[in-house]
Amino acid sequence: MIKQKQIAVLGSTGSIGTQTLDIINEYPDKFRASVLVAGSNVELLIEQAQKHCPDMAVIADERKYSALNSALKPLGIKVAAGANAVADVMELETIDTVVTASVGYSGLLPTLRAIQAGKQIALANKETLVVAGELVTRMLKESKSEIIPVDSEHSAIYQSLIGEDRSYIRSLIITASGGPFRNKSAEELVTVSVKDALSHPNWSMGAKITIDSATMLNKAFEIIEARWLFDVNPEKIKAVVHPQSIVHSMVEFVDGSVKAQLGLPDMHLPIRYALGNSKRLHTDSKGLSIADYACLEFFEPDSEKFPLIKIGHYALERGGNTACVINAANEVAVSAFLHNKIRFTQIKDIIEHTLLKISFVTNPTLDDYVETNKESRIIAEELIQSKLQLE
Ligand SMILES: NC(=O)C1=CN([C@@H]2O[C@H](COP(=O)(O)OP(=O)(O)OC[C@H]3O[C@@H](n4cnc5c(N)ncnc54)[C@H](OP(=O)(O)O)[C@@H]3O)[C@@H](O)[C@H]2O)C=CC1
Ligand SMILES: CC(=O)[C@@H](O)[C@H](O)COP(=O)(O)O
Ligand SMILES: [Mn+2]
Repeated sequence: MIKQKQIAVLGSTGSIGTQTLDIINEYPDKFRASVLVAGSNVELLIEQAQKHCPDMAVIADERKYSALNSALKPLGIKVAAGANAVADVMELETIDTVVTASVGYSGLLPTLRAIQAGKQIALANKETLVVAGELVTRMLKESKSEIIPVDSEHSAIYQSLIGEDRSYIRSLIITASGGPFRNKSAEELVTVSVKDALSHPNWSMGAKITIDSATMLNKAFEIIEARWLFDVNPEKIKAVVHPQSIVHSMVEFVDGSVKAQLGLPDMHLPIRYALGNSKRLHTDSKGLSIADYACLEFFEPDSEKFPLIKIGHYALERGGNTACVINAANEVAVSAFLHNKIRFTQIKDIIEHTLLKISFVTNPTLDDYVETNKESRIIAEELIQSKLQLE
């Protein structure tokens, strides 16, 4: 009998987490959810654990421990809570693969622990590579761990590179939908609402990444992610706006040939591919009917209107703790925007202000990243409190 792959879902209650559980359900003979980890949604975590019967369920929010424990202990499911428990569980011997589906900086420490423990990583949490790509790459070389990308663009590039010699890459072309504000003017962007910013034209995703798509910082993050995943010179990584989100990204080779991966904008596809160890798993789900897409458009991004798209190359060029600062300031700014404390266009101002205030660290250690993240958040929060400077 073929052994089921034992999967830990870090962030099981979110958009990627729930879609990962759909895939686990789709192939019960191949996969099993052995660990479920949530941030604070204890009700959904309990429901998921009752359905999947994992070995362990962990919640980051310690206040939810007793609710989790009283629901799952009678079922024989082990329970833990707190940030340390989230990181510790990554080392559980029974886990084969960790799907990193938690949002933001919270993904970094558990992912590093999973790498140290030699687990296979299906990486959705791009912030891990944005914050500490250099460190992650170094740790991967010293471990038997490997990363398979889940982010749709990186999955497309990964698939396009199968069987190819990477020294023949001329460029990586990352597609961007352009977000909900592609056709708005710079003036209109100043007054857009949270509801508008959360209305992504093609993808249904968690709130934070949806706002990153609207500012197009998501593409800057994906450029950084691609640099570390594929070890490609940043000058060879480009973004192109493709409003239909059907071509998920492309690789151009030195002979002028371009390979791409296409599909419906549905994250089940890259999750299925990553969990299947790059083998094609049969599905009955609806596929792409290409004739429905008579028009596939591609445009140069408008970096005047969406200046944050340029910050990925800037961060890679400057190096050190730069991208860690950008990520931390952005997380604070996005949260403030979602709570109607700042305007959409002030997300960029907060990132720039924080970058100016934080000391540059050339070769950051893990402790430096932890400290940079903490300090950057304080600076960004202070700026938001002193509203005057933002007006
Ligand atoms: N959604 C998508 O289609 C895509 C997402 N990604 C990336 O995948 C990641 C997840 O995105 P998405 O699913 O949209 O986000 P969601 O906001 O939908 O979900 C986030 C998940 O993280 C959990 N979480 C929050 N804080 C912690 C913590 N401290 N420790 C452990 N878990 C925590 C949440 O738990 P709870 O809800 O219980 O608080 C939730 O399960 C992001 O990095 C994003 O950039 C990449 C490509 C596409
Ligand atoms: C689904 C996915 O991978 C997201 O990162 C998506 O790409 C976001 O859409 P944008 O292209 O608008 O950033
Ligand atoms: Mn993406």
